Amino acid sequence: MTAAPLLRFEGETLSWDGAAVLEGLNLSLARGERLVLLGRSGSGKSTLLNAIRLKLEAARPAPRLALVPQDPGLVPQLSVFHNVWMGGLDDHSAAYGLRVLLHPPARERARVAPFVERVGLAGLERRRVAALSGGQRQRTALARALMRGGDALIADEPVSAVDPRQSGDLLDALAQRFPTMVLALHDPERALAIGTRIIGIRGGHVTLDRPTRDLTPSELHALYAA
Ligand SMILES: Nc1ncnc2c1ncn2[C@@H]1O[C@H](COP(=O)(O)OP(=O)(O)OP(=O)(O)O)[C@@H](O)[C@H]1O
Repeated sequence: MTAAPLLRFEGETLSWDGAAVLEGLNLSLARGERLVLLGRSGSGKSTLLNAIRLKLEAARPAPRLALVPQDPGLVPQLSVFHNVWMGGLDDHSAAYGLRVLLHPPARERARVAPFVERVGLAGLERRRVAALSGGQRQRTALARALMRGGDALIADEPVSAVDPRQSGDLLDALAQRFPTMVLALHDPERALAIGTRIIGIRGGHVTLDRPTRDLTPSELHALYAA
């Protein structure tokens, strides 16, 4: 018997303000899949990620989710340590959160350290996010997701601001931490390396839904053809 999917869309239309972005959507997600969404800018990847997040949040029991939105929503006035620690904020009382904000105990610094190190930001824990480069900010958001952990990760272009050498390593770190992932990416080669299945979006429809093992880069590049 195969396990029930984590979510399923059956002939649904996703819209903003009454305007359809994706029509006739049929899609399911199983535990253990690494789904990568590909498509041109504006094709609807973020819209689909958002709909997937809403379905997972509505599931009972709801899986524990970690999110890396396109705009990562870091707190610029706070340190890398604090932003990463906040990945687990809802595991603690508000009083404890306030204590960590004011005087981080050594044990909390020690909990955060491996994740900061994994994304290559060791030594920058005390720096304010406002004083980081774009790529360093993105890596802070990834460390926050790694700190949170959970059943599934939803990430919107999570490595768009880091160099190609780092991006493969960071995606590997995410894959090691999260059993199930849904990622929007811009790079077909990266998608083939990290995904178990590719969803291609074009012209308001899912035009490709296949396991990565029988896909070639040129089939994926066709999603971007004018
Ligand atoms: N909050 C919103 N309100 C209204 N329309 C939206 C909103 N977000 C996205 N859209 C529209 O939905 C369509 C798909 O946008 P979406 O952000 O999902 O694309 P995308 O594939 O993620 O693009 P990109 O690669 O540039 O991030 C676009 O036409 C966009 O203008």
